[in-house]
Amino acid sequence: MRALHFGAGNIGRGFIGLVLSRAGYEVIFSDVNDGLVEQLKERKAYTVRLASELQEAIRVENVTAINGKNLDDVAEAVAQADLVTTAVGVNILPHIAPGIAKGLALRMARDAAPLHIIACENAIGGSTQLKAHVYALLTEEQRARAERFAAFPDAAVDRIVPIQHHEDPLEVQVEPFYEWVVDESQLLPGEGRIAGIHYVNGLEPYIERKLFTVNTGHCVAAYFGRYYGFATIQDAMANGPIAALVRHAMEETGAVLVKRYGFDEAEHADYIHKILDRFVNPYLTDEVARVGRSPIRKLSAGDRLVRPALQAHELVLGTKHLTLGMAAALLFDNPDDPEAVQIQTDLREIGLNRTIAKYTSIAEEHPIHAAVAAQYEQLKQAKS
Ligand SMILES: NC(=O)c1ccc[n+]([C@@H]2O[C@H](COP(=O)([O-])OP(=O)(O)OC[C@H]3O[C@@H](n4cnc5c(N)ncnc54)[C@H](O)[C@@H]3O)[C@@H](O)[C@H]2O)c1
Ligand SMILES: O=P(O)(O)OC[C@@H](O)[C@@H](O)[C@H](O)[C@H](O)CO
Repeated sequence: MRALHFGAGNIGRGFIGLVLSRAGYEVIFSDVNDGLVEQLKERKAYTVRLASELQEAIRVENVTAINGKNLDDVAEAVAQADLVTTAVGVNILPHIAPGIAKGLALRMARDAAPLHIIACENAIGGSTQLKAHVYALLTEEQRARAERFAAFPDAAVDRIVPIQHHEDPLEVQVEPFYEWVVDESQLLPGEGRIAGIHYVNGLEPYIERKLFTVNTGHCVAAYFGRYYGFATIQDAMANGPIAALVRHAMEETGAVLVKRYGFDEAEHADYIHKILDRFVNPYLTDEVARVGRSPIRKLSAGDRLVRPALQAHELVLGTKHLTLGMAAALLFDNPDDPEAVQIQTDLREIGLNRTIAKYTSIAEEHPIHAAVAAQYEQLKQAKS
């Protein structure tokens, strides 16, 4: 069995590649990083190390790579794969769509077996988004046929994998915890199950629970960590006031999740506690620059701050710490992050109110907009 995985980065090697290899797949990574591709092709194996007391090393074998810049190679790999997965970043999905579209066209011409394509990105409906990018490149006739040839089940993936700094460029350190959930209602009839994946009927509660707890709390830690001058999540979380802000933000999203999905309150509180423990894992060093990366994406309407805040507002629940998270995101002035630079430019050129509206899609008249603006001014003033 052969799996083609787009993105040989942290989550690609540290999670998806590992799970698929253990499930018996030969894993072919497609990446645009030439050095990474060459190393994987040459060595055909790498090490995953668990960030825990024992630092257990897991050898991942039977892997190789292709260069994602070569469209024909990517299309042929799609045509020959038994499974396709991605972990490239949701904004990169449009860039891998041409290879997948061309590969699907080849499969259909060859009357090959049906294919499942699973996007493992931090986004609601990641595979559905990828499907739209791919279908936009197919003819009407191909689209109609593709419905029987390919399925794009949505997924939620959870494992903290920081930016790596090892002598061996393929080694990847990961936290021990992992969860990969796939919507089985979107599988084609007769599709088998993969060991290591948890299948559920309807993904929305799972992806929202993950994104609006792990990732909401994480980005609040990153944005306030940066604001108070900490370089890592571990150092930021050791600061009592930041840890409290993070916990309160997760409690705000928790109240929404409990109300919307009927989760058990005590079980959800336990879920939050476990995540807070994961953030302070002393064996990991996770940079706030990584966790806060792409603030435009993180401030967008469907993402980890705005969506739960608007839902909380509608349900007349608390939003103070979510709006504080948005205000701190606007202050995330990392010169190495193009999205952070763009926000700072807009703040100077179009002003605070229009910048908030532009990135959050929240109208200037909305109370959430006013709260973010007021908290931004307070945070900015407190810093000067
Ligand atoms: N790191 C984590 O803790 C974590 C956990 C869960 C989910 N995720 C999600 O997984 C995705 C990847 O995150 P990451 O941390 O592994 O990032 P990463 O930057 O380590 O890896 C992304 C990889 O994609 C490659 N890439 C970029 N453009 C490509 C293209 N056109 N074709 C093929 N490969 C391409 C990059 O070269 C890189 O190797 C993101 O959506 C992220 O939100 C990350
Ligand atoms: O990958 P992002 O940029 O969406 O979010 C940064 C982190 O919060 C994220 O990568 C987490 O480490 C991960 O989602 C844990 O499962």
